[in-house]
Amino acid sequence: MNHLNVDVAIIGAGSAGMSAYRAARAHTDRIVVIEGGAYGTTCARVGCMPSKLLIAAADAAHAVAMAGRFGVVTAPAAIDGVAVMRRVREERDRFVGFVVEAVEAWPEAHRLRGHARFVAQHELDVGGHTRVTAGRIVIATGSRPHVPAGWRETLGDRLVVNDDVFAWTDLPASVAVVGTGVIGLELSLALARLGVRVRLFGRSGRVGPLTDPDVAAKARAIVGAALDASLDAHDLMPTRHGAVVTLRWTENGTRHEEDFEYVLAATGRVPALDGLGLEHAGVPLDEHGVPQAGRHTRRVGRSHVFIAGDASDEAALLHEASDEGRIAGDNAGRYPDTIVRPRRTPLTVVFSDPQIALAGESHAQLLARGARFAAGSASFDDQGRSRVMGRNLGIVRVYGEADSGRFLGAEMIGPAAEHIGHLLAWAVQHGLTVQQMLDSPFYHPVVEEGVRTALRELKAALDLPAPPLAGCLDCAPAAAV
Ligand SMILES: Cc1cc2nc3c(=O)[nH]c(=O)nc-3n(C[C@H](O)[C@H](O)[C@H](O)COP(=O)(O)OP(=O)(O)OC[C@H]3O[C@@H](n4cnc5c(N)ncnc54)[C@H](O)[C@@H]3O)c2cc1C
Ligand SMILES: NC(=O)c1ccc[n+]([C@@H]2O[C@H](COP(=O)([O-])OP(=O)(O)OC[C@H]3O[C@@H](n4cnc5c(N)ncnc54)[C@H](O)[C@@H]3O)[C@@H](O)[C@H]2O)c1
Repeated sequence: MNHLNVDVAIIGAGSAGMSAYRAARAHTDRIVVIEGGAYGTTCARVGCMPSKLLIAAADAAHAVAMAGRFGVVTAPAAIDGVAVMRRVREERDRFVGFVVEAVEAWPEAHRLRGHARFVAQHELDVGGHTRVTAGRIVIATGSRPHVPAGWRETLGDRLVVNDDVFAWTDLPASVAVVGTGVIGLELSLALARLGVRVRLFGRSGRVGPLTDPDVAAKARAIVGAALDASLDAHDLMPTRHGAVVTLRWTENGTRHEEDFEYVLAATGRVPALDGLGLEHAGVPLDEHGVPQAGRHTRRVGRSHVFIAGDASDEAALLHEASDEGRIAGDNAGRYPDTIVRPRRTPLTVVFSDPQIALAGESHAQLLARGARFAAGSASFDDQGRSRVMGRNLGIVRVYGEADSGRFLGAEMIGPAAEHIGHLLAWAVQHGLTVQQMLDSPFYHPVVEEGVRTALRELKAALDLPAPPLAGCLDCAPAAAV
């Protein structure tokens, strides 16, 4: 058994762990990052990047399918599944290669391979071969897919999760995608556009992270029109006979049945804390067994343990994992004089088509905290530039604070949502009022003009005293143009 004594041990060399390492290293050279799996991060290997590569292929197929509406005559797109998956894997491997290179450039003494588990408050067993004694410990172990009980046993290799999809060497003929969260939406729409027979199953009628009833209703209609979807399926029961998986479910009081080649479980992700021996870490755990950290310090209680990224059961997003890693690593390095760091305004983007974006506070969050707010909305179905591009589908709803007119947040499904989401999140973070946003530049013709329509409706709904004309531009009576 080897023994190692360090100031900071980081468990997990994913996005959060890598950023924790860089921050902690500014304080100490007595540091180790422990990785039990492959280097390369979930984001690059089986998450953000390969999913966007698959979506890019689907977008190309869709552009061909839609070309006719512009008078551009093409033959029907022929999808070469082997070539599609080859590009996904090759480009993915390139991204992974850069990450692995970055980790392998760290001093060898800072890298340890093996599964880590707490054996005492300051002591970790790593793979049964090394004992690490650490002054501070950062947990950055990520998340793993949650699969409904019994499905693995029933379905065997016909049950797949996101990791498996990106290892495919060809596209399958048919897939049942279960779960209408972010992964379910992105992958089901992409696979359907690539010619795979897909049915998307949900159980609550919810679509992605949307909470605004108007936006969610529009999203349900869009998804329902884009592919076979059973968004309110009950008693979903998969069984396997040879190579065929049969799904049976109840919808609108009727029992249905359909055969597929695979079932893709996109039924959520849970913090990867199993087997970590947290009972020995001496830290408080919540009812799900997850250590609760201060959002702005990443420190668990008053302990020497910090947690960052998907492991912490907060927003499971890449930029949040990196930020949390930076805060956790810095505070582990400067411990016990930890500092409070700012966080960014929430922003979520779903790379469906049309895309979904949530910026600032969601509709549900505003209701939950009893905020006094008004809403404005605009449809993209007839919006000028969206129609020009043949992408006129969607809705945006924007929220502003009563009395102050401060912009609070937005939810949307529609064209260019990844960009509009950023614009709106930045407006929230910088504390802009709805009037200040309306007085900002809007080019013509752009999709953002749809957002302006929603902001004008919001301004009217807020019904604030009219600002003096000398102080604002987008003001009545001439603002309608
Ligand atoms: C299909 C998919 C698509 C996604 N798309 C996006 C997107 O478009 N945009 C976005 O912002 N986010 C996206 N995400 C989410 C994003 O990938 C994650 O939020 C992010 O990768 C989390 O990083 P992490 O460092 O917390 O975890 P990881 O990168 O998973 O790192 C955790 C590491 O810890 C290691 N580990 C675990 N337990 C132990 C142990 N006991 N001992 C030693 N090592 C251990 C693991 O092997 C792993 O390497 C997507 C996720 C998925 C699954
Ligand atoms: N674009 C992005 O940023 C992006 C993309 C993919 C993943 N992610 C991250 O990864 C996380 C995990 O994604 P996800 O889609 O797996 O989780 P999710 O929590 O977003 O969605 C899971 C869905 O599965 C449903 N579900 C669970 N069990 C079910 C069952 N037995 N039958 C039917 N439905 C069931 C849930 O009701 C939920 O709607 C996301 O929350 C997100 O933070 C982000």
